Amino acid sequence: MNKCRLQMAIGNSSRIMQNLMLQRFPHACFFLKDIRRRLPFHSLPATLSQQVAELSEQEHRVLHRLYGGLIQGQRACLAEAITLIESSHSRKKELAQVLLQKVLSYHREQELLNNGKPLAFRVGLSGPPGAGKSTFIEYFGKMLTGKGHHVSVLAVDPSSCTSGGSLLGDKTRMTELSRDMNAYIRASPTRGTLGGVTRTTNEAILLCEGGGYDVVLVETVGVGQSEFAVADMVDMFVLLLPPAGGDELQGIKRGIIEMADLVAVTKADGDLLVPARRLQAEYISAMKLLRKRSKIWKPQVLRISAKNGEGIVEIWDKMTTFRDLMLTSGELQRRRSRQQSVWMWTLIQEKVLEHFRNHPAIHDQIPLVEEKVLSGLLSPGLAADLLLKAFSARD
Ligand SMILES: Nc1nc2c(ncn2[C@@H]2O[C@H](COP(=O)(O)OP(=O)(O)OP(=O)(O)O)[C@@H](O)[C@H]2O)c(=O)[nH]1
Repeated sequence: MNKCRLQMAIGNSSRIMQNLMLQRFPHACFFLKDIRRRLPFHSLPATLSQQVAELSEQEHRVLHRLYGGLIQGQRACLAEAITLIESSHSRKKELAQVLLQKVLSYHREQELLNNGKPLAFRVGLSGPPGAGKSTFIEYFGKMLTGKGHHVSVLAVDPSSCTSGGSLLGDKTRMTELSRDMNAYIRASPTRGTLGGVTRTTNEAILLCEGGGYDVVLVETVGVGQSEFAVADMVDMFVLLLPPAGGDELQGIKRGIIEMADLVAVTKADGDLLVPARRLQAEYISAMKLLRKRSKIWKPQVLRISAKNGEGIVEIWDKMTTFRDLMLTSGELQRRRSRQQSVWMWTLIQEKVLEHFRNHPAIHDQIPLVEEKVLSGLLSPGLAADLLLKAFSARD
């Protein structure tokens, strides 16, 4: 394709992107005008090579060392690379994107060598606090490394976004698995918005895969929006439910049960075996009534115990059956492609909103308008219109 045709193609695709954006966010025309003025769409592919060209000698060395170490499976380099993508420093963020792009190219090459099959299986695990997630992951992870797998565990902590506290990170978790040389455990950053955590977790998944981990477990506590975000990052989403029932399960949203490809009732041992069986039966009936997420997979409900090992081999068997079915039907690849698009729109949404909130034309107005909405003096619709008009009329 010659340069002129390539530019036309890029121009067309960027127009499609702009139309899509306008359909999703009608007010986005203000931002698009702004973005167009600053960065013509046809210049997008040039920005990465420009970023590479602008790197200092020392930055080139850092990238080279991290990339080399990462793909050779050095855990220290993986840890440093994840720290880089979590950085809020703007230069480091740019460096992280260059590294990620290199890892993505490496990925594509490896996937081609693997007959187009994904390098790793991404599994999301969610459940209420105390469901037995970390005990299960420790047991399950050890079983997988025993079978020769390389397992990484990324823990997404939703509480860190809202309260600054931590549901997952404070206590020592998975001590044995963290000593296993074929496992890598990492908590998500403890600052920032859910969108930010989504971004870094998605990027950390890619880095783990680049580092040779063929099973990536993404764990989250099912008490916020984070489980929905995690369900949109993984190939398979597993919900862990404790048999105690009652209050613990009150917080479980119907929406998240619909996202589950597999439900595992935990602690199915000793005195808890009977309630575990009861909960399993309840969920088997309940799940028949839910909307199906996949054309070829019927969500299943299992019982597991990380104390006596019941159901742990079976759950892995179910997971691999799911993966193979999804792969041969092409559903897994379609799920991943859709997730890429969701991920991109989540980031755009967050960036556009940040740009809007911080713009000097309206930054000081926001608290005043918000106060009027809270006291009932202004309707939310009118308030939004006023702020958007002030934004569009800037300079
Ligand atoms: N009997 C029994 N107890 C278990 C089992 N798995 C976990 N537990 C117990 O349940 C409690 C909570 O387990 P965790 O693994 O910390 O649960 P979690 O979901 O990771 O909890 P958070 O970290 O608070 O989100 C602990 O006291 C465990 O010992 C199990 O298979 N059987």
